[in-house]
Amino acid sequence: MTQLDHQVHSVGPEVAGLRTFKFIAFLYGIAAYLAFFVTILYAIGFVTGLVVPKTIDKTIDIGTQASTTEAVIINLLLMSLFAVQHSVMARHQFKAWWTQFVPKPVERSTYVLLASLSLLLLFWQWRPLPAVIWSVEDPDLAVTLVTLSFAGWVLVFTSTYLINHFELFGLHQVTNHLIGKETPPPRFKTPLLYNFVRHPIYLGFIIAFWAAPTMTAGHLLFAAVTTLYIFVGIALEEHDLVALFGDEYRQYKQRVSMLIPWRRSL
Ligand SMILES: C[S@@+](CC[C@H](N)C(=O)[O-])C[C@H]1O[C@@H](n2cnc3c(N)ncnc32)[C@H](O)[C@@H]1O
Repeated sequence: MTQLDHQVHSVGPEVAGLRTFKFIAFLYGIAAYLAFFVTILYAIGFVTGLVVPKTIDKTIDIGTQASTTEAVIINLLLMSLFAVQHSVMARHQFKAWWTQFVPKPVERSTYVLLASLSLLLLFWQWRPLPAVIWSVEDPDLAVTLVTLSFAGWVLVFTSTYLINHFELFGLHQVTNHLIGKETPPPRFKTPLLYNFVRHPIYLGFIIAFWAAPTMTAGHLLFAAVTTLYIFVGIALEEHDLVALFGDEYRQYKQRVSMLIPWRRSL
């Protein structure tokens, strides 16, 4: 018997099954990551009103025009669904409960996939409210605002890479699982931008949502509710970060402002 034959024979059905599971988990992680990527690209088009067919201000379904009340209620429900899914499933207690049913290596990917699906539902079912709140006539100022909005998206992306892009979106976990490497516990980090504000990703979203040359009622509703939600999200996240990193995070909170650089309180 050659060495190779020996290796093949020594791989029992359990080991082979585990390998298959690891590989399927890896493919699932990649699929969830791709779903996130498509969703975030669509989100840029949806908010800026560029390239994509359905945007915050433009519906492709001209036949069904919702009344203002109907539109506000539906939009609030869509945003609430995302907020509840995104916040509840990120909590430590929820993770401890649902990893009884969802294998731990794919927990983050499943979270990312469900967050992407609830966002895609929002984009699909969003009801525009076209009343104009402000419209910038000066072309230079309008271009500046669009550029600022894109700068917000760049800030979001850059910050995810600073904190750990692939861990945040589950790829790190499924890759480690595939190669049999233990995923290390979360580490407290303050890379670059995190020395100016504690939440550069959320700051990027706020800039991207508010910097609009034409602000409609629908866009304003979206920007106002998501900003409010970001503040709730920060309170929940920081509660967990203090529980996780203790004094290290408490001192960080005293040293670095939440969202506005060089300001103590916010
Ligand atoms: C979507 S990210 C947002 C990070 C940050 N709030 C921001 O806006 O840039 C959320 C994850 O980042 C983690 N996180 C936030 N700040 C961190 C820090 N300074 N060091 C390590 N992890 C952090 C949280 O525990 C959470 O899992």
